[in-house]
Amino acid sequence: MNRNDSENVLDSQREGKPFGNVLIVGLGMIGGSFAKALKEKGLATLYGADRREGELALGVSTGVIDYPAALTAEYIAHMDVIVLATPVRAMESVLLEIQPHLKDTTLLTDVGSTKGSVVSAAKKVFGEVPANFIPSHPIAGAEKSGVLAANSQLFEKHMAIVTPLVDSNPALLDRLHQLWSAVGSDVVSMDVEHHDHVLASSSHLPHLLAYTLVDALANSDRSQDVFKFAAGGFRDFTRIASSDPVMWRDVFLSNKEATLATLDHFTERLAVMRTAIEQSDGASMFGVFTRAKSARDHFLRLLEQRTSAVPKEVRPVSMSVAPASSIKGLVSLSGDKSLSHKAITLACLAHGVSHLRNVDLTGDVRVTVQAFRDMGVVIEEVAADQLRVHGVGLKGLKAPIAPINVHQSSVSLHLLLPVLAGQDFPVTLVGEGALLNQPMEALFNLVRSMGGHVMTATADCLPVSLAPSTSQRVSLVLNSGSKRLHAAALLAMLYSPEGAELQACKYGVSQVKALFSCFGLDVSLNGSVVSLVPATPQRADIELPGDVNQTAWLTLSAVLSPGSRLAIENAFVGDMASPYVSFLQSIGANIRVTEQQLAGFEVGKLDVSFAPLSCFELAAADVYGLRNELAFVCVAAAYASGVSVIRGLSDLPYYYEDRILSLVDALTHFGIVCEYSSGNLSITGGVPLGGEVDCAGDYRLALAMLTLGLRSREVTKVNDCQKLLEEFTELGSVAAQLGFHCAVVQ
Ligand SMILES: NC(=O)C1=CN([C@@H]2O[C@H](COP(=O)(O)OP(=O)(O)OC[C@H]3O[C@@H](n4cnc5c(N)ncnc54)[C@H](O)[C@@H]3O)[C@@H](O)[C@H]2O)C=CC1
Ligand SMILES: O=C(O)C(=O)Cc1ccc(O)cc1
Repeated sequence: MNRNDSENVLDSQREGKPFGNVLIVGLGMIGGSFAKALKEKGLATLYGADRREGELALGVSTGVIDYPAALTAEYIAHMDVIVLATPVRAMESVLLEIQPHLKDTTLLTDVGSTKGSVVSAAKKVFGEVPANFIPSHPIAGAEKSGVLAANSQLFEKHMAIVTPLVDSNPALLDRLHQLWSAVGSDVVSMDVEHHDHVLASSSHLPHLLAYTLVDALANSDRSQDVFKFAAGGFRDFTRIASSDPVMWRDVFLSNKEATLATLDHFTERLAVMRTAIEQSDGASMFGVFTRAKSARDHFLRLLEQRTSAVPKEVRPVSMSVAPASSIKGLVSLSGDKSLSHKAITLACLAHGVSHLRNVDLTGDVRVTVQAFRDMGVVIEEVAADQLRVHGVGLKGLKAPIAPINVHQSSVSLHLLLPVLAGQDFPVTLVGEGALLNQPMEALFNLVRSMGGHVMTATADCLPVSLAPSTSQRVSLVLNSGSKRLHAAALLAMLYSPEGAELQACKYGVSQVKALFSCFGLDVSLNGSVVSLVPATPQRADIELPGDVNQTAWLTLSAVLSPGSRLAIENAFVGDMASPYVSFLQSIGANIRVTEQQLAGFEVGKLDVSFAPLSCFELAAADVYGLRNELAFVCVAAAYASGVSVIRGLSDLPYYYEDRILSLVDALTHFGIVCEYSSGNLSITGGVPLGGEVDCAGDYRLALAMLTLGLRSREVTKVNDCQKLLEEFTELGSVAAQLGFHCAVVQ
């Protein structure tokens, strides 16, 4: 074949291939994997060049490339893309060979582990980095080498870093993004210097440590036995010491400054650990190990989110309740969820080690725990419901290594945001699912009132970045709003050095007031004015009272079910809970409260039995105090004799009113006569029919609907109960223990 013939052949090969002719120089593990991925997808005609001819022959016979090639004009001038995939120090000589034949329309890139050295090599060869040479680096690999280790899936769901230069050709840069995306990578852009520093820490240092550890141990007196008895940890830690020595020698010769900087930092930390061992300083070791564990767990979760192929499937769950249950027995409920969040928050900000018992550690509470761990707080789980929290003081949190993810937990967000606004570091909070679309105007305004800088991409929605605030006197008016917003306001007040003032409704703060006093913080209420002397919380030893929602549900269920004899041992009977119990008593419920003190909280034993209920009128002034239990109040009305009226619902924040309107739909569906107009609701008591209803994922609504089915004519099925089971993990066992016919159905 003469020269012209071969050129025509090469030009015709690119037809129908989106990336045309692609040449890989250095057909080893990475180059081979890239070629194989493009070839399998039919995206390019693949050529390979390697100084080892055997690799090229293997490349053709194993179908990794289409044709062997050489670095001559005949090939180079007909390539659309050239990828350098040799060890980094070989790239300069390859560039020298390519340079005379390279067309400026050819995209030239590389996959080297260091970028500064490759850019320097290009400058040396070309005088300046040509616009068509754009370096890149896949963050995917293995301890193997050679074309036989090629794996077409290697780059799937891994990152590829591109490091464009100011003069890089924009069209070719776009092409480079397309190339890496085509082999399954998530492409990110970075400058060369930053790349080399980040990779020095995340990749180069670990390889250095693995090689050095194996070498040191292999040359020790007891090396035979060291390797013989090596456990899984040794294997995990040293896997990468099986990597290619030429490649890694080149990396350390090419990224000297950045690897030395990270090595020095690490050596200092290692010396600190040595001192801790020498001085038997268990606390220091424990601190390092706990922080490292939580940082790694956090990092693995991020990785898992990025690499999980499909979003986790949420299977719809329904629950059913059969009429004619009677509820008998004694229960001690697991700790109140909202108090658990708040107690953990205060314990993290306290001086000293707090012990928290009967903590609810399910669902959203774990989000709050993880966030504090990510900011350096040591939180030990001493039992399934007990924590030992090593408080760091009000301003002692450490900057997290990644944004704090509050997942779908609005409570975690409310508690964390004012605390983070009071720290000296900038931080970003991200969330997931429905939380991303919820405007957080009231909460963000609260942080602004602390002098915090709130930055969001979408008005008052997550994600949010906070810059350190200039603390100022907090002065707030919260005459309505959720419990979580009131708790957030009290936390904000802790960061107000000259004292703070909050105007709030007493029901918003009474439960937190009790908790704050456990940590030595004095919250005083004078009419609607709440004041708090800012101080660092003191360590506390607390047993949390039972969950308020579960208590409300079980209490009403026992009241409505003939034959019931229920005792709830650890019910919270502070100001917050008593309006509900008093209300039920006022309409005829048989509830006896025996008060007691439980490590800082007013708790009580509730003895509840069946009693017929009479209709009632609830004035607008009383509705706010019962806002969290209103769904249960409506169910009580559905079973009471006569017409009950609840006034002033439209004065409540919209989400309370929405919840009640959803319940009204269910009541109507069950044949209960309801009328709603101008914020006033009337409900005529009767016998609900039963049937199928949907709680729209609201777990309080789910509990109210299950209660509604207790004496209905037919079985009641409540759909969309996943959140309920997440929040109330013991629901099934509590129901079974009390003889309740309440179960999960598919
Ligand atoms: N191994 C890994 O996990 C990763 C490696 N990288 C980078 O990818 C590049 C390649 O690494 P691997 O594929 O792992 O190595 P490898 O050893 O499997 O392949 C390198 C190939 O380059 C060839 N070669 C060496 N000098 C040459 C020259 N002057 N001309 C032509 N061919 C030459 C070798 O014969 C060999 O086939 C390196 O720059 C490395 O830093 C990037 C990400 C991950
Ligand atoms: O095998 C492993 O775990 C790696 O770390 C692979 C690796 C090696 C070098 C790189 O530049 C990028 C990735």
